[in-house]
Amino acid sequence: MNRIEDFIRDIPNFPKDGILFKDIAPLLQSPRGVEMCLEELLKLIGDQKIDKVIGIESRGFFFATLLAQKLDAGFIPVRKPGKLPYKTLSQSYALEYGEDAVEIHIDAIKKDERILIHDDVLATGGTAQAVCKLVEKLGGKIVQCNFIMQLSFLKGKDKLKEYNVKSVLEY
Ligand SMILES: O=P(O)(O)OC[C@H]1O[C@H](OP(=O)(O)OP(=O)(O)O)[C@H](O)[C@@H]1O
Ligand SMILES: Nc1ncnc2[nH]cnc12
Repeated sequence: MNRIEDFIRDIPNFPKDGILFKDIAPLLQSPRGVEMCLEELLKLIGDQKIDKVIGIESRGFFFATLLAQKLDAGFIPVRKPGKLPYKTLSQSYALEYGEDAVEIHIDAIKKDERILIHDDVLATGGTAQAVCKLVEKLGGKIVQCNFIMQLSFLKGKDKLKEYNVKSVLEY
């Protein structure tokens, strides 16, 4: 188990028939796997200055908090509807397997702050696109959208054409 991809488990037909689910649970169980993945994510950012890192609920939270700490940046959770306690902005979107919405606290970002958006998987890109809209409505500048993996056949990058999109792995 020397490569990050060795720690990603394929689960067929989850959460719906026909979906091949990319499970990061084995990666999270391995301190070495987490260390390798964090190093690779940091390489994608290089020396760009980041003020805040957004983690997308729920599997985006794990590495987004680690990235924020390493980058000396704040962490911002973007959550599913009804979970954040303060005033929120909301944006709905279509998923590979359904429909959902994301929310952010209205005071999470100050104008022109440099934002890194992180999630585990870029699939159709609907989630990340909705998060980009929230960030821009609050006046943030999106420096990069980064992911552990992108599922290229779902063409998520096409929805994020105007942004700097990077991932550690591509399927
Ligand atoms: O690119 P998209 O097609 O929008 O899909 C990607 C999103 O789907 C998954 O989250 P999910 O909604 O399954 O939530 P979870 O992280 O809470 O399991 C994944 O973690 C991304 O957030
Ligand atoms: N196939 C997939 N595996 C893991 N997370 C996902 N999010 C959307 N599609 C996914």
